[in-house]
Amino acid sequence: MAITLGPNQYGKAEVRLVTVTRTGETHHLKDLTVSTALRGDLAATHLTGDNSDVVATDTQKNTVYAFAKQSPVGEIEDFALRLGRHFVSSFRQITGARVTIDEHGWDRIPVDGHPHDHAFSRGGEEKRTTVVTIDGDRSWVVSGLRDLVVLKSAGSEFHGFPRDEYTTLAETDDRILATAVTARWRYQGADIDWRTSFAEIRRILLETFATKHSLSLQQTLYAMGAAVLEERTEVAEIRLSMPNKHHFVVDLSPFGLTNDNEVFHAADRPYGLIEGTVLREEAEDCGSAWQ
Ligand SMILES: O=c1[nH]c(=O)c2[nH]c(=O)[nH]c2[nH]1
Repeated sequence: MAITLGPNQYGKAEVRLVTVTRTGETHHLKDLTVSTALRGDLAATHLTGDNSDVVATDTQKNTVYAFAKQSPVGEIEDFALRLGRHFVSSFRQITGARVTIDEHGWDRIPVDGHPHDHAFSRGGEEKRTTVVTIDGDRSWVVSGLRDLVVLKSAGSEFHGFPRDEYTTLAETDDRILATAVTARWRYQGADIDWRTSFAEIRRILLETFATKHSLSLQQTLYAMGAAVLEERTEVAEIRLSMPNKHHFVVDLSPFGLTNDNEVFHAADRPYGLIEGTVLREEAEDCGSAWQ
């Protein structure tokens, strides 16, 4: 039986990078988790341990920190593109790179009604994300967000599903709908105002969740993705992953009490996991953007 080396990549995972930029007395924070992964002709190290083509993961980490000093980090997509292109253009054997960045938010602490110059509080669990893939002289940008937790206490129904001997779920025309949105969207074209695009897509996702009357989380997912594609021409495709954070109406009848959708048990597991892609029918080749 012949054995051979299959696809491989290697890099430094989860480099924690915080930068402080000063404008006078005012400090600006960037708090990122950066992962780099390089691809190319790396057979020698795998097959014989010859490391002459291995750009050490320690070097990759150092490059992240040095680049953060040499010019402003800016938008995570630009920083990831700079890093990825550097590795591919600097080393003959490196033909591709994948740079993944999560951005953690910080809010200024209000003091006497004014945002403080250099004191911050963590802006919740939500993260802005990007994955940049470089393959030779081609590049793809897949950006997104994670852990955007949302809930609506009206405007959600779930009924009409098939019943068999294992079905116990009651039909409902009034339930809580809650989820933690993970969204990733693939950009088409270049010259994108990453910051505005992110803010607009996030707004569209939230507004659609709020306003779309829901007959299933699946319907809500599709509506959210379709609304992004309708409004944002720079997006070719969007993938959504939305856990159904079930809120069960507590049976208060043992206590002689009624429960008119007022008291819920917020279950954490198991949860329904609703996932889907919404794309343009004429979507062009996306190369290795997702793999
Ligand atoms: O919006 C929903 N979609 C489902 O597929 C499902 N299944 C379930 O038990 N509850 C729900 N809710």
